[in-house]
Amino acid sequence: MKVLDVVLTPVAFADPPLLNAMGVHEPFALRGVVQLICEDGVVGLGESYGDLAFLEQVRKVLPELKGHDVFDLPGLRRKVATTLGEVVFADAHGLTGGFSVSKTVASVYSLFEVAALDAQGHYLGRPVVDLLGGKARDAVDFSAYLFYKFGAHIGAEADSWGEVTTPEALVGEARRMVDEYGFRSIKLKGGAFDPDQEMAGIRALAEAFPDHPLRIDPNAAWTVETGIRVAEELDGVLEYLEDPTPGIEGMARVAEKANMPLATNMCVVRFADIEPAFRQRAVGVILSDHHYWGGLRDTQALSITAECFDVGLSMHSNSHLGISLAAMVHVAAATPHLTYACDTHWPWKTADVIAPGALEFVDGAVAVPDKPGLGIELDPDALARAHEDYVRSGQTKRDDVTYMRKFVGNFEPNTARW
Ligand SMILES: O=C([O-])[C@@H](O)[C@@H](O)[C@H](O)[C@@H](O)C(=O)[O-]
Ligand SMILES: [Mg+2]
Repeated sequence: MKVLDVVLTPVAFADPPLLNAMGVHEPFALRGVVQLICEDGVVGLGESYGDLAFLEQVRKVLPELKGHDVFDLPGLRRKVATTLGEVVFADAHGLTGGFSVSKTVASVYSLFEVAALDAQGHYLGRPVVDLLGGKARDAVDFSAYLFYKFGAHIGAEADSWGEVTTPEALVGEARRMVDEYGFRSIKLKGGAFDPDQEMAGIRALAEAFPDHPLRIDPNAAWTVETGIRVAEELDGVLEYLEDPTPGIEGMARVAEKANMPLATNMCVVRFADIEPAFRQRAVGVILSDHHYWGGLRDTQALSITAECFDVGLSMHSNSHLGISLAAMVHVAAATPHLTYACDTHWPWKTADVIAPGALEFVDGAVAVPDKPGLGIELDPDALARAHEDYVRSGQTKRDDVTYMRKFVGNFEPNTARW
């Protein structure tokens, strides 16, 4: 089944002022939506980053795809690699680790791979999960993804979540998310405040939600010594400790003293990182992310590799829409070793580009759609509105640092600050 045309639409959707080690989320999160228009009226959908520098790489590949058979995935990857050459895409926040040629190819390929798998599924009348080997589970568990946050964007009214900087407010945020979605585990995005303040937040969550496994992720905002101290003080409280400190060597030093597993989506972000990280026993859990690990099938390859070394698998999330959630659900369902509840930013957004109803949270889990392909439908009006928002936003990249400086003039990113 040949590709006749490819449509790439940059979109934006409202995002609250969520805090992290790099600063604060801007009023809009950006994404790129791709439609592979194929023979027989089949359309395959993909979604990934919306930063202009990423979209420029994606655009280079578009003309190469016309006439490509959507069942030829190795050929698709070759086309992406050949077209991009030695280009390295680097985002402005670095929250998903370092940049490389291989990660750039993997990221651009992933966008098209998901769309091709969606198209394959439509053609065959089978859900993507079946193309990935079939369901290892019927529904995929997600965790409540808590953030400290400001009450309002600059010049805007307070959002419905309000300001969250204290343990009490954090518990309130968690309560709302757990009540609305039924999440059965909780992750706190840290790295925004002093670690003692964030540990107080975790302790308050542990008291309020004694049956929910807890994780904290400061995105490498701590030194090795602080990582070790937090691991000791939160021993018995955390399910895993995510990216306490930068780099494989630093993580290995924390891991040596920590009783809980260390998890990462920053120091192991491509296959070449696996050997040094595993050799140094730096991580016990990898957060997969098909957007930069080379798509859904490479996520499964990552899973098997991790399983061989007794390393667990979880899933990372940035701000995303329904096409990405569908892809995450299909691949997680088809990956037996992915046993940790996945991350998702889903509760933080209020709009989407897909028709509602296909992806529902019940008890914190999303049932795998059983319709063909990803099992979702693009809403053309919603896509047009999201594109208008993209144009209106004036944003061309995610830049949490610069936006934070509008709140705190002399702000510097918190990498290994504490
Ligand atoms: O959206 C955020 O602020 C997160 O910090 C995100 O960018 C990270 O990549 C991610 O959630 C993580 O787990 O590191
Ligand atoms: Mg993380």
